[in-house]
Amino acid sequence: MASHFDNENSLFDFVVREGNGVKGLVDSGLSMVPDRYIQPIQERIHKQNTISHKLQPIDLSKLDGPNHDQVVEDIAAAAETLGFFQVINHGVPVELLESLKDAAHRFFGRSPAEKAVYRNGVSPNPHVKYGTSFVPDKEKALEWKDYISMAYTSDTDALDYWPKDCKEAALEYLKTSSKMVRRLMEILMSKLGETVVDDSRIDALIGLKMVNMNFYPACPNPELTVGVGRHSDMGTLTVLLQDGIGGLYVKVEDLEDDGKNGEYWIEIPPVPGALVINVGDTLQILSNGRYKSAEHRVRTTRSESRVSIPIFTTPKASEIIGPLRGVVEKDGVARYREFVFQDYMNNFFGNAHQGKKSLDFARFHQFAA
Ligand SMILES: O=C(O)CCC(=O)C(=O)O
Ligand SMILES: [Fe+2]
Repeated sequence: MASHFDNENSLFDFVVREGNGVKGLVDSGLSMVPDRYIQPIQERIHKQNTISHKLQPIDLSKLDGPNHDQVVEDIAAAAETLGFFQVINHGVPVELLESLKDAAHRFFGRSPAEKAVYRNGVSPNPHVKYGTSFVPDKEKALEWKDYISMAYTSDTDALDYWPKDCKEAALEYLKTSSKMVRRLMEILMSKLGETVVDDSRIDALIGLKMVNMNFYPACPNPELTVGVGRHSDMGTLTVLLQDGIGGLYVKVEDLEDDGKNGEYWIEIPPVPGALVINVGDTLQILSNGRYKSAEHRVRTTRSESRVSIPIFTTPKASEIIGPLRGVVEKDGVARYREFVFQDYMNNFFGNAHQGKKSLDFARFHQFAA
């Protein structure tokens, strides 16, 4: 136990309010995680509930060849089942992936004072935010993670306000991945048989982009903690770069009731050069439940720090979101209501991670399952 913290409040102040983060806590010397980080048993990640599964990454360069139709099928099938897949030949240069991971290590290697200038409320730009865990004020057990979050507004703002350690790589990542995100959206929309989703609507559905860098310090008690607790992402599609450490798990919904302890999780293994794609709540809602927003979480490790770098694509805040009309007509029923996306965000960031509960905000009560 970190004996220099007299009580939970002084620990919370040190980690959260003063911006030292989990990294600062670990650097202060720690042989055992503080109580505030110990997860209840049902939230810990138990090896016996995990399956390693070699899911073949999807080669996006094949979209331009004779196997185009098969690749489209594979993308739609992955979005309809696990809600997670990996892609290679995605248009983001492999050397850039390496510089992104280096940039993340550089930023988090800075002193607490240098990072703390980006804390919520004091950051020179509201679109740049450094923090720890997810919503610390609402969480009984904190997540073992620090992050920097950079929402894109313009190139000028990015170059002026994003941290110098990572701004160039993060901006390049955002730009080189945008084409792929758009193409995946076009494919997924067209597989819904949707004729009313024109180009400008697709632009609006992926109109906001945010690059995050997550840092998970090595943890003395990985079995008691989580890096990120069970959650789904709120947006349309997430692009994720992970390093070679591993530890990202996705819940397999179909296997839930086989009697053996309830739930199963598949590890998404690190594949050099690949990016992970996952469906977010917005896409599940738009498709009236056909595409699955995947529940996922991240374990911690004892020996090495891990970084991951997601890009969250979401609708513009003013966009009205609900199941697409053509899909509802075909299904004969709307499983979700319409709402303004800003309200969905407020609800999402107003609560601790709780699996797929975020979707309840949009769900009609009769579809509670
Ligand atoms: O670190 C990871 O692999 C995933 C992180 C994640 O799920 C998130 O930031 O929403
Ligand atoms: Fe996530």
